[in-house]
Amino acid sequence: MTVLKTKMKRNFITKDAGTEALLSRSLQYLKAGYPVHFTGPSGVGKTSLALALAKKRNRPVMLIHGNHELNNQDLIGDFTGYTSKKMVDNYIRSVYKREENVTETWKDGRLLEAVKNGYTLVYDEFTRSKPSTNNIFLSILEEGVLPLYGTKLTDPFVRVHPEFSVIFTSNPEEYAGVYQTQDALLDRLITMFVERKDSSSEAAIIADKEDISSVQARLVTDIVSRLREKCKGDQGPSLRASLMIARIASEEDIAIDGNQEAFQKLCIDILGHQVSRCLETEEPLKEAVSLIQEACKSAGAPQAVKEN
Ligand SMILES: Nc1ncnc2c1ncn2[C@@H]1O[C@H](COP(=O)(O)OP(=O)(O)OP(=O)(O)O)[C@@H](O)[C@H]1O
Repeated sequence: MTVLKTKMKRNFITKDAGTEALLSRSLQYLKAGYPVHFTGPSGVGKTSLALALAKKRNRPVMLIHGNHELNNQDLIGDFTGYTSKKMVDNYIRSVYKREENVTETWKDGRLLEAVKNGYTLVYDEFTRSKPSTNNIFLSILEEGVLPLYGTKLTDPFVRVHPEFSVIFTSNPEEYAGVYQTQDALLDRLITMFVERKDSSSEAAIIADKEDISSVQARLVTDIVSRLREKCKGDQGPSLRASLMIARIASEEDIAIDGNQEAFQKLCIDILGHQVSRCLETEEPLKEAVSLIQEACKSAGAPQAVKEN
């Protein structure tokens, strides 16, 4: 179970006005009692944004990851076994009394725990769970109750704590492994699109998180943005790839210099497969390698990068 009750280590950086504004609007919606839903392509920072927003509420945070095997037992809870209590009374030698009590042990599911205690629930990638599993959120969001169906508990439902709130994240529906969401659920959420940041905002995040300068960070994000432009739609390498390049280069002492072979090789290893997947040519991998080399060379050495 993932309950993030203590201070979250993950550093969320809001250096661009767009992210700052999105965060503050989302907080207003949560305060007004509406669940917020962040959607957008992979690696744009939806989960990070959801966790940063959850942290602002100053309530314990419960994190659930959507997956097709998630079910009502995980969410509501289940009987996990038996507890037995045995009492043997042999105080008087001739009298032997034995009493045994067996009770079933119940363990609250993650959703029930969050609902009862007024946690902030971050339901990451919720469209990876089956729509039938997510139906339970309809009663929570509409009637303010969590129905305890399918359990042997005597209460039919649990009332939702007034401090309880939910933040959902999802990838768009064309992504592999996601289910279509029922309109009834989407209708109850405030859905906001999280867009890719521009090269300079991504560079600010990287320079903050990794041990490299802002000029070096900008060189990395410029290469990645240039390659992203070759991909259609929202495909292509994300901020995650730029962070990988920055971290490995810094830890392995690889000079962040587009003219250096070692750096080009690092970029090819990290970006090659992703770039090749979004190219519609006869030999996508070969084409991806030459595009990466070209992007590295035109970025050149860090001092050649101009800050905006
Ligand atoms: N504003 C930010 N500040 C700091 N780090 C960030 C920020 N935005 C994104 N990141 C970093 O970028 C990476 C991708 O972010 P995240 O996992 O939140 O993206 P996502 O959109 O949820 O991706 P996916 O859809 O693949 O799950 C992570 O390493 C995260 O720490």
